[in-house]
Amino acid sequence: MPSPATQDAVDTPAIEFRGVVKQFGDNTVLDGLDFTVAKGDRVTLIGPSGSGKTTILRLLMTLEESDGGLIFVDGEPYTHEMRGDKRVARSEKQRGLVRRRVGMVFQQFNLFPNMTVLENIIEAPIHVLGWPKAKAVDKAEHLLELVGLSDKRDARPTQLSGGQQQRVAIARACAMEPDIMLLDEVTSALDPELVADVLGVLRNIAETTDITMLIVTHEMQFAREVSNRVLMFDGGKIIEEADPETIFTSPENERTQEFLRAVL
Ligand SMILES: Nc1ncnc2c1ncn2[C@@H]1O[C@H](COP(=O)(O)OP(=O)(O)OP(=O)(O)O)[C@@H](O)[C@H]1O
Repeated sequence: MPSPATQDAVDTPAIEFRGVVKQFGDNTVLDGLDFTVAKGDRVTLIGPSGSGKTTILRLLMTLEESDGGLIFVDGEPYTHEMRGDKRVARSEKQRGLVRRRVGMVFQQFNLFPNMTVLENIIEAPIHVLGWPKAKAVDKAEHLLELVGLSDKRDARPTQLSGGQQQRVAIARACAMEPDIMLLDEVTSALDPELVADVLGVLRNIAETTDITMLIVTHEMQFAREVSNRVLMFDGGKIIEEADPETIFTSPENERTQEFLRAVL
């Protein structure tokens, strides 16, 4: 039996949105959004274009600032906290400590073009986490093996295919040993024949680590293969959630049915 303290740690969600509001001018994209992602879950957000999926990931990377509500990571308030009944912004230092636990992989890889593959991976562990170079290189070599690119460690990103670059970007995100990995349309810029390799790497990470994944994708195959829970998002709200099998074979909500008819 876990002790009560351990049980608490297990039960604390990796991510919690509590009444989160996000507006762009007059456009209220999230209007009091509540949802949680349990530790170790691999959750895919699906839904129509413009429904606010990417905005959720950008809030979690502090690339956008919320206008209301609270976001928690591992139970800790992230960008804002309540002091009495006042919602106040947390300091850059406090945010930075939480952000460190969150890694992100983007559609456009975003590798440093003037660095080798290895240098791309060791940069943040050395400069952000303060690791000695030897430790960062060890970790990077292990990760390159995991993503099947050990022979490319001294190559430049421009010498790699899109799929290989994306696998380097995944290794780079993993090098920071994040608790949470955010994946935003990571296969969208890839030729179809390269998608399978990237999916394979992510499935492998999902199966062999307890990293929490929050995935935004238009590829339903991705949702099926990598995630264990799917949230259908529409108009800034979650309108249905289920395991992939259930949501893809027997969705209940009419909007989900309509959306899936259009994309499957
Ligand atoms: N920086 C911004 N400035 C103004 N409006 C924005 C900005 N970013 C997003 N929006 C708007 O917020 C809404 C939600 O966008 P978001 O990218 O989160 O949707 P999405 O569900 O990820 O869409 P897609 O599936 O097309 O990527 C859209 O109406 C979009 O136009």
